[in-house]
Amino acid sequence: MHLVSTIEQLRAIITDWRRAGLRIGFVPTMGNLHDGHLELVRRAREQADRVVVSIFVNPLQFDRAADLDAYPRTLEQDCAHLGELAELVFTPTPALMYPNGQQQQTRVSVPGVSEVLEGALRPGHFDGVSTVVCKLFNLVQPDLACFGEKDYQQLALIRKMTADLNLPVDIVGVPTVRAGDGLALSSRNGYLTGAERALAPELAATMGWLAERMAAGERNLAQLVADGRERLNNAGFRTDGIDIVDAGTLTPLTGDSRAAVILMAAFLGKARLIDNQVVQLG
Ligand SMILES: Nc1ncnc2c1ncn2[C@@H]1O[C@H](COP(=O)(O)OP(=O)(O)OP(=O)(O)O)[C@@H](O)[C@H]1O
Ligand SMILES: CC(C)(CO)[C@@H](O)C(=O)[O-]
Ligand code: BAL
Repeated sequence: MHLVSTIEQLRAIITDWRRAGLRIGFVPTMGNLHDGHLELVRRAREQADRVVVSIFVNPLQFDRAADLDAYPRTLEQDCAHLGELAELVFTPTPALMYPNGQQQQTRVSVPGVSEVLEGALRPGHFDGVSTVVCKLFNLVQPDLACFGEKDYQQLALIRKMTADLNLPVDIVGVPTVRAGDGLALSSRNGYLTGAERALAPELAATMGWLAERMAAGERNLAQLVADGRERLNNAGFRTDGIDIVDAGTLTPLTGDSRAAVILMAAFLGKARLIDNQVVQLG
């Protein structure tokens, strides 16, 4: 496995692979890899000859400085986890990605999807994501790139950016990988104390309860959201957002909506957990 931290080295290897006609799969991450990330890498492996994983804790997408400082950085362990699953791991520094500083960086901003829901709760977050992913696509020049459905709005953002900018990259969405008790795997789960970890599956359970009620015909969304908040807050969470919107457009449900997505975000201790579930509307 190549462990690469300069643009020159990366370009040299990518150029060789492209000349040889190899298909390149790409998995962008912020590191602290778990089985969810490995599932994305396996999916890329199935569809590509060479797999590149980037590990970069992108300062441009953090809306809270404390969150950026605390974010786990575990490169050695990450490389051990990846083993032979990836041919190249790219680990740029902020100075390499933003040589003129963050303020001077040209941004990619995706209208609409970046501003609503999670985007409204985390100002600037999605502009930071689209900017770094666009730069990484230009550096890695992948044929396909895998993203987790756990970050539902992020996946929608990347799909729109790729389409709007005519980027020649197939975007592959990968279903959320969960622990046995239902908790979606996430690097931020590492912030949970033992007691909080025991409580954490309640997020997915509450979401499942709302989804069942919708599947049974309940359409009073304000009531569903209020009930979800009450259940989570009573369990010891601090609910940040529960939204039920059109699964395709992420805008309010209409008579034409064929599927809804329930988007959940809640603090548990120091961790901000997110999850989502799609519900087909009969
Ligand atoms: N449980 C999961 N199942 C499937 N994909 C996942 C899962 N967790 C993360 N991913 C995907 O891995 C990619 C990298 O995500 P990231 O490095 O932010 O991991 P994370 O565990 O989601 O961390 P965080 O706690 O910061 O949200 C993203 O495309 C994300 O959607
Ligand atoms: C896609 C991503 C790697 C961009 O920094 C990040 O938002 C993430 O880990 O989901
Ligand atoms: N997994 C999404 C990246 C973030 O929360 O910053």
